[in-house]
Amino acid sequence: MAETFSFEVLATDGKARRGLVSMPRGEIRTPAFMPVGTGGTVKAMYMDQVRGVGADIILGNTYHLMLRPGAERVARLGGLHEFARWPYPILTDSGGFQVMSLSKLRKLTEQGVTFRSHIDGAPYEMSPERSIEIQGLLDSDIQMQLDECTALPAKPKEIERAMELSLRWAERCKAAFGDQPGKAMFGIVQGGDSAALRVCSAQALKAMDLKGYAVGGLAVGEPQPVMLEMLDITCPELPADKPRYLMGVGTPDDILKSVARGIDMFDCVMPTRAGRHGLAYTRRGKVNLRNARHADDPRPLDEESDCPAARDYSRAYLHHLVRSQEALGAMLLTWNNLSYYQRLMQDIRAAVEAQAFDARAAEITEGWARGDI
Ligand SMILES: O=c1nc[nH]c2cc3[nH]c(NCCN4CCCCC4)nc3cc12
Repeated sequence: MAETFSFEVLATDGKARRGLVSMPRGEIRTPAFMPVGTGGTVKAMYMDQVRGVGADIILGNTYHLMLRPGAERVARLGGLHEFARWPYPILTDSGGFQVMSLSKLRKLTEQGVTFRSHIDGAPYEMSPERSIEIQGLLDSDIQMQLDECTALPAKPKEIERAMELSLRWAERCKAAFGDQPGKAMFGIVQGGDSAALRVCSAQALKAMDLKGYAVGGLAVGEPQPVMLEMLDITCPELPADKPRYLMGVGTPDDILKSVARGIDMFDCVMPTRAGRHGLAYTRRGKVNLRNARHADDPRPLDEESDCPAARDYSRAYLHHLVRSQEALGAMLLTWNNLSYYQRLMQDIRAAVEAQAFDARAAEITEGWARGDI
């Protein structure tokens, strides 16, 4: 394995890139999808299964882990990889987004954010320096800067204020992170739905010469065309030789369209959350196993899949488990969904290598529309 963090673009097809991130804990094949492991667990999955479906990296959340079980406790127990038995790379979000979406009584100042835990109401404060300290205590491999994500729609002045604050916080996070060759700290581009502010944010972060760049402030309720337009504007401003990570995205369709615009890394709760709600992603579209029409259907979700959850269980059985709220229902559908997402990423990587991305993306999209699945 690599001693230091590095990224290499192996092939391109238009703006789509096939790359490889190399780190001491392992390699990340890009475009990559990161299963979300919020509290140090990818819900309803064993970590062996997460690895088995092809994930190279998972995401953890600073906000959740600092509240419970506590960053210092995780450090005393050997760090998040040891704690959760996931020896491969982990990326941690910095907490700001979760503070603003989950916590109570939060207050944001130049210094950082103060808030009360959504679990027990205990008071906390998180500065850029403390967020990096917590991510270090977790022994996170890729650490995100603390930022302010503006909810859309928002006034241009408000978007500008948050974008400029996030740039100042990026500088402070870079200083706090220091020089850790085997790890990386990524900046986060903000700027809402303003082209000018997005360019300003991306150019300022590029000048900081960071190891990777996330596009934040999206997937916050804006229509897909707005998100894609912001990618058209932002990606060309980012260094071509550094990874680009679109935070919180997305559906399979979002991922195809974002890879086409130059994005390398993704994370989303969709496949895991949908699995717990009885929804299966398949090559032929989504299947809601709660629906009574599956009650007598002996077919598996996908007889051609190499995932046992997709290949070996009837829809009738999955429907029964979901309707009975059996734990195995969430387990099998989460397994199926993560397997589908990783298979999609492998498909995408191969298509870019073969210079056939657009054609393959069209075939995948047609598969979803094939109807009665
Ligand atoms: O600007 C961001 N900075 C730090 N972390 C973020 C995380 C994000 N997650 C999302 N969107 C999540 C959308 N997701 C879709 C499935 C249902 C739950 C919400 N946008 C984000 C922006 C940011």
